[in-house]
Amino acid sequence: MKHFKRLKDFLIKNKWSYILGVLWLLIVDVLQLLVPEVLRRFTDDVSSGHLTREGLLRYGLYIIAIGIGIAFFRFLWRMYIIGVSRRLEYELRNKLFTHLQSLSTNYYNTHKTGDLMAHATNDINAIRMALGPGVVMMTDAIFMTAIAISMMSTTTDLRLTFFALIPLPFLAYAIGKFGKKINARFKSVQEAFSALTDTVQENFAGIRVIKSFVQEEAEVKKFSDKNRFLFNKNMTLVKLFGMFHPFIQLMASLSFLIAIFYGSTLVIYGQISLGDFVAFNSYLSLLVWPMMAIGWVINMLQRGAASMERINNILDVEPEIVDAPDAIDLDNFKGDIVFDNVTFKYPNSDYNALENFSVYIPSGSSLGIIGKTGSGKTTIINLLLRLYDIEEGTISLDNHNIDKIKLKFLRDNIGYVDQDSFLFSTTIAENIAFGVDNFSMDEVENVARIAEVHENIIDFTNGYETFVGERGVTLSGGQKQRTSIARALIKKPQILIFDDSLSAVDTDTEEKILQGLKDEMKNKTTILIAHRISTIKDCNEIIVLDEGKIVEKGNHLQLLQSKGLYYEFYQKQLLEEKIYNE
Ligand SMILES: Nc1ncnc2c1ncn2[C@@H]1O[C@H](COP(=O)(O)OP(=O)(O)OP(=O)(O)O)[C@@H](O)[C@H]1O
Repeated sequence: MKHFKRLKDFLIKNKWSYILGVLWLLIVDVLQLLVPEVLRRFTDDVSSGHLTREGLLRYGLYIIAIGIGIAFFRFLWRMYIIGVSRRLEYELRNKLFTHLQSLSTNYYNTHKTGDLMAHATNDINAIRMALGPGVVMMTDAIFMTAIAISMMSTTTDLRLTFFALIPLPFLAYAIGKFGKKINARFKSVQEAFSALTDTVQENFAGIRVIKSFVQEEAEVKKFSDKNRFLFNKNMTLVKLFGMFHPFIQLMASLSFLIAIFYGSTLVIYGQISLGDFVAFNSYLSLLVWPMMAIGWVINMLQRGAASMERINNILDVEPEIVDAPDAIDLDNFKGDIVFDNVTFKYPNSDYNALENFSVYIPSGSSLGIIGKTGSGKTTIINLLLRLYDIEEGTISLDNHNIDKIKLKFLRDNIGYVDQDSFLFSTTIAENIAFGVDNFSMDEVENVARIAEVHENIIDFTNGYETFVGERGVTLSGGQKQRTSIARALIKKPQILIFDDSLSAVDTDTEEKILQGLKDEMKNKTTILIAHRISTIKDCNEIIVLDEGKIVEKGNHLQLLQSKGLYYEFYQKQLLEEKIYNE
């Protein structure tokens, strides 16, 4: 139960919902327990010939009144207890999502989306069940059992009660045992389900690759194998339930068998009345449910505790990258960037992605970065954005180490156009304005013009209100890149970073975008990463990376003259252009 400690505040805050809910529930129980008493008197009146027409009416009214009372208070307890458990689910899900948002990039490199989705759905559901229906069942089980047994033994017959109840503890024990098995099988069903979710999700994300490699059949087979695995796991659960229900009925009917045989003997010998006998059986049927509930509730609480433990394990993960206690916002931020002797290895990697990397990018200047794939270009940006922290060397902005600058300030001041140009399933306007709270359509259109995407957007029927992605228009690679450029520009950041962001546009459009950006880049620091010389040739400084190290440095002309790797890239591209134009 220690796992539920985290919910202490919630439980205290909502204690009245629980207390009142349990109170309504107890009222329902008491009303239910009145029914056997009514039956007892009614039967006795019938068997002794005392039942009059008014008596019959009275008993009928009692039953109706009890029924209405039960319905009313049952509604109330559901609203209170089930309501509070739904609130818990809501708050816990929000808490989990907020926490997951705060975790560092590296967490997502090592955890599967399918698993996280399973936590957000199945585990939270199990916790809700434990603290909603679980509480109801527990209260019911304890209260109903105590009252029903004491009523049976005091108002009817102690020995009859004793004998009739013999099978019930076995029933509770067996349900507990079954429950453990059910839990274990349920867990493997959930694991199989989360593996299936993962496959489906990846499959849809990569549908174009699958189609272009004609892998539909292979994917269907993979899916069908995982689906069969899930089916088999579900069938083991079905089998267990199949045995479970008849077993419970058998055990419960044993109690009735004893009650009928022994009870009727007592009636025949006049030790109890017929009414007592009817009331006794009615109490007994009220008892079967709490006995079952005891077994279930133990399982439900165990399952809830296991889920709570898993959620706690996530909530206990400290975000790796947080503000230092003395972190500050910078005044009059200019955007001077210095990398000083930075060596960096990704977690779980065994080679350096950057080695002794030093560069100075003065405010207002531009740096071009070129290098083979995997040479460490994006890594430089990951470190500047503090998506990963470094252990060797320093990175500073305006002479302040970035780990002493508030993360929000740091990232707010960097306009980053990522390599994938990821867009959300919302309108183009909202995608462009993603990083700003207040914006006007004029601003949106202005940055879209600079990014050379405005003309494309207004050609869509719904213009800037066009939905992108799953629910709308699929943008071309180049349109996506330009939309993400606009998204970075609207923030008006002091530092602009384009990570291979012009690769999907033709050289003419690239030229236009770079021309348009010139004004934007004035007084700002710009980093342009590219595979194409044309993108970076006008940069104030260009560095050539190879295996995490700077191998050449200079401006376009200097680099051509030194006839190194940069010159090689240049020659290759000239050749490619020649072949393309022929
Ligand atoms: N999250 C990660 N964990 C481990 N290794 C990584 C991770 N990200 C990148 N790497 C490795 O670090 C090296 C540098 O990667 P980086 O993404 O910086 O290259 P790049 O020059 O930007 O390549 P490209 O031009 O293909 O985008 C590569 O060898 C890559 O495999």
